[in-house]
Amino acid sequence: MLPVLVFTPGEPAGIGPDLAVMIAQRQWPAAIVVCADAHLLQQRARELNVDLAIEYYDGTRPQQPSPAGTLLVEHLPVAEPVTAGQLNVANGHYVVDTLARASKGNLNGEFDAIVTGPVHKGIINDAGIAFSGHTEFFANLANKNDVVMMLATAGLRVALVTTHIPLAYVNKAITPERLTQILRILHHDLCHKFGENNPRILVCGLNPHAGENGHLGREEIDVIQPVLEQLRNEGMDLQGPLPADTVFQPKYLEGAAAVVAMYHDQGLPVLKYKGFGNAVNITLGLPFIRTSVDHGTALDMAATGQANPGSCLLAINTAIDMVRASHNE
Ligand SMILES: NC(=O)c1ccc[n+]([C@@H]2O[C@H](COP(=O)([O-])OP(=O)(O)OC[C@H]3O[C@@H](n4cnc5c(N)ncnc54)[C@H](O)[C@@H]3O)[C@@H](O)[C@H]2O)c1
Ligand SMILES: N[C@H](C(=O)O)[C@H](O)COP(=O)(O)O
Repeated sequence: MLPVLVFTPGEPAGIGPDLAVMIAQRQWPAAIVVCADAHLLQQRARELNVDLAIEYYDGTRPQQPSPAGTLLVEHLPVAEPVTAGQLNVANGHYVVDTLARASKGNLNGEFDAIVTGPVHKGIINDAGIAFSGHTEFFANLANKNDVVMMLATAGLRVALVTTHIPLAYVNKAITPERLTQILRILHHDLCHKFGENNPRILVCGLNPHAGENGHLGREEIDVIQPVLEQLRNEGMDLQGPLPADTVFQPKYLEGAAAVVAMYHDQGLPVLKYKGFGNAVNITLGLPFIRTSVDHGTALDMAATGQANPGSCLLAINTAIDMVRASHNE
């Protein structure tokens, strides 16, 4: 089968449109529909001095891989003209519209997976739309309370218990129910989507030194340990709660399928230090396949020709692999 992916370039003033232009330079073993403003993409191609042909997407026809140099585009218009590097609140709704269109096409089976470029969370909120990230946005559209944000690079996967919330709310958000769900989804998908057999999962504590037996915080004793014990009894290979400052050593990571961090900046700095530009963000627990770049809008890089497409290419290749795996190819 030919995977049909939808790619959302995200923030129009950032490097997302550059990434779309770069995607078009290759021949892919998939049809890739770019959900964006076609004129913006042509404008960005001109700014990058790259030839780009646009073909308009027609969902009623069978899809084919586009030849190199051509982008298949589901055209959604920006509200106002785009200047690379300059955020414009008037285009906040456009970004969310592209995500909603792509998500709808995944939920109804039109597309096999969604690959997202970077959005600017701040400007979307400035436009009056409450938005904390793609992960939460897609979870909401799919009516899922708990999904898992997992970033992966060669030799390391990091999954998060909490995602885009203020640090002040993190401890309250780490409930037994949430932690149990995150670990169940992660364990299931490591087995069924990533080919791991009885995966070992390393679970960080929340507090310094995993709470130092309750002297530096009680979440490890009150929440994390009981959940791990219960899930171990169900057969999961879980280690922890482990001090987050020392768990990222080869001797612990060797043989481990993933590390679970309690919050965003406990785990992602390590992952991005190891693999920025060569990492992929995968949402687990959605009713469709979703991968994404590991970086943000990089406004300073837009239309300069300096944006590194590595993570975007990995996100597309990962989505293609996941689609094929889901069809047992
Ligand atoms: N996938 C996403 O949608 C996503 C991911 C992370 C951050 N963001 C958002 O992006 C916005 C900007 O965030 P930030 O400044 O913290 O992070 P950023 O990733 O946009 O930029 C951090 C630094 O890395 C550089 N950089 C990033 N991607 C690059 C690439 N592909 N090639 C070369 N250099 C690159 C930038 O130039 C900058 O110096 C924020 O609104 C943030 O929420 C979105
Ligand atoms: N937390 C992600 C990162 O640091 O790369 C990023 O903000 C994107 O998250 P979403 O895929 O939920 O937008």
